[in-house]
Amino acid sequence: MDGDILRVNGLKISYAVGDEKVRAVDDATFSIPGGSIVGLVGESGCGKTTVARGLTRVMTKNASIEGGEAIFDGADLMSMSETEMNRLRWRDIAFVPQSAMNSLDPVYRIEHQLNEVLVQRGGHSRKDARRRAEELFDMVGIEPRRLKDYPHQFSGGMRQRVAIALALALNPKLVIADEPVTALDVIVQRQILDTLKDLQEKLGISVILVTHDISVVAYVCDRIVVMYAGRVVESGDTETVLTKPYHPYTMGLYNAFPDLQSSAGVLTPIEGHPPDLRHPPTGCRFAQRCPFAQDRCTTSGEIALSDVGGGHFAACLRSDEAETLRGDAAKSETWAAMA
Ligand SMILES: Nc1ncnc2c1ncn2[C@@H]1O[C@H](COP(=O)(O)OP(=O)(O)OP(=O)(O)O)[C@@H](O)[C@H]1O
Repeated sequence: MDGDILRVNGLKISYAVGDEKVRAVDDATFSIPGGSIVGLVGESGCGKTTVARGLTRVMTKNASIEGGEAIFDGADLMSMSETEMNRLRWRDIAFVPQSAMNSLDPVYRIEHQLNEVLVQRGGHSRKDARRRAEELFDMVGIEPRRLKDYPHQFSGGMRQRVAIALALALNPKLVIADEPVTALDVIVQRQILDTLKDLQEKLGISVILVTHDISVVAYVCDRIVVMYAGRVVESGDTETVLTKPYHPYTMGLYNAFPDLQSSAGVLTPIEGHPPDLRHPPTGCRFAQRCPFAQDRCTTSGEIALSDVGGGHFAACLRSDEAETLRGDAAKSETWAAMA
């Protein structure tokens, strides 16, 4: 689509474990429109962090990119040299790793940690760095005088704000934030998400927000990319996908999380566990846990994403029956029968 800042096509990333391979990301395809906030969501272990780290190429030694491309601003991040990639990090693409708020160095004042990015990475003079650090603190809602504080003097929510300030330091076009609000209570979660959304709009940047919590996506994201067992199973405009999901996994995931804005209704878990990614099943990987699975779901080979209308994609053979399936998916007995 025109106006996309990032297009990921058929991305495959695996980890070598002994003489086996964990196929953590297998043929992931999605795009990030410029100036939008996109939620990458799915249960623990479905490959979200692997995608996030793969896109910034900050990966563990046993990880390898086995295929696909990620076109950012016209260039493929997956085939770029390390030098080119290094030039892009922080300046064009900033990554906020999982539990970034706990990884601030306890022995240095926050100011020092911001300076490191601004001076060493961004080439700012000390004086400019000081001014920029104050500006960044102001942007994320922390009083600039607190630049002199140490990480332990900040609450979890404040440390997360510092992590966002760090990510924004060099004016990136894309910020990838891995579970930025996970360890925080719901009120603080909302405040951080409001700040993130506000900054994203004000600065006109794009954000990929990685989360296991679909209510976080519902609260703040323009678009949603749902992953299951290493594959993207559904993507599209958040409101459309959440009100009219086409993939039973999305239907189930939505039932399983409380709303961030209202008190919880009845929550229905998806029974069972995702498959072992060393030996993923053929066909639809969700079939084992899907109340609507048919024989063809496991015998028809990999199920590709297809356009169900208006930039909404789903990988389900029963897409044409989605309305009926949605009705059944809303009943908790449908899922309880899978227990
Ligand atoms: N360094 C590694 N070596 C081997 N396997 C790994 C490694 N890192 C992740 N995995 C495996 O890859 C798969 C995807 O993991 P990943 O962390 O990307 O998922 P996730 O959706 O981000 O989950 P979480 O939210 O728990 O981090 C899982 O099966 C996980 O066990």
